Amino acid sequence: MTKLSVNINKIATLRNSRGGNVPNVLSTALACERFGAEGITVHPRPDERHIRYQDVYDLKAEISTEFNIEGNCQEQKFIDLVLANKPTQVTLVPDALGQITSNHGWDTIKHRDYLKEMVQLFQEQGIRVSIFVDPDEEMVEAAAETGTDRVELYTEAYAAKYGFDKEEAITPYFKAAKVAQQVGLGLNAGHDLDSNNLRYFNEHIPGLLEVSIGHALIADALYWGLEETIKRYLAALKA
Ligand SMILES: CC(=O)[C@@H](O)[C@H](O)COP(=O)(O)O
Ligand SMILES: NCC(=O)COP(=O)(O)O
Repeated sequence: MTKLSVNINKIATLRNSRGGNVPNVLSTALACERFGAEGITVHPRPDERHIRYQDVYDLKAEISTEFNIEGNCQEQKFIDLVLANKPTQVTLVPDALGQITSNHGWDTIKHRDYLKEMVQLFQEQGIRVSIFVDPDEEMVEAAAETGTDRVELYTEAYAAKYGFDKEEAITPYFKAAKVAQQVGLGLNAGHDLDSNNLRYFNEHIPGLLEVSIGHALIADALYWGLEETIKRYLAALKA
């Protein structure tokens, strides 16, 4: 069964736009859990434009589902934050400074030795590690050599193509998922998944363990409310 981890970055974006504490990031995370979310994801960035480092400590103290912290381990501040909070999972994402959002996965061939070191550092503290990768069979295969527990497939390309040709859109993801199974890696996915494209993705990707969804889910909640939105996303995953 695929788990739904709700990414609450966008709640923090809205809060930060006024400088106060509305909407409250922690209360929203707890509401997501009450409404059935099986995990909470945050992706703190060095400029703290949405999730702030303090949010991570506040969330860690209160949430009871799987906590997933995503970010760039090339930033020492990120490493320190993750080690101090010991989330269920850290997802390593190769973001450039000032990037609007994540736009590519790790090159696990070029950076294999570095990633191996990072994976070991987090695993030694009991933190599950996932590496963000493009849906590329070679990248998935090389990820296994780092010792990572999982990979997260970057689904932007799938989401962009889904409306035109869903079979073509899913093909590289299906192939990457098969390789993950062959090399014994757990499989996550995320980025631009939404209420239209999620069910098809889940039905066609073998071994999918977790999706992390933020932007579209929070936008849908404006119309449907958070409880109903989470219910619909869960239904797409459990069907
Ligand atoms: C790794 C990934 O795909 C997500 O974490 C996404 O990048 C969300 O980050 P932003 O909310 O900063 O766009
Ligand atoms: N790992 C992907 C994620 O956390 C959320 O991405 P998005 O749904 O905000 O595009």
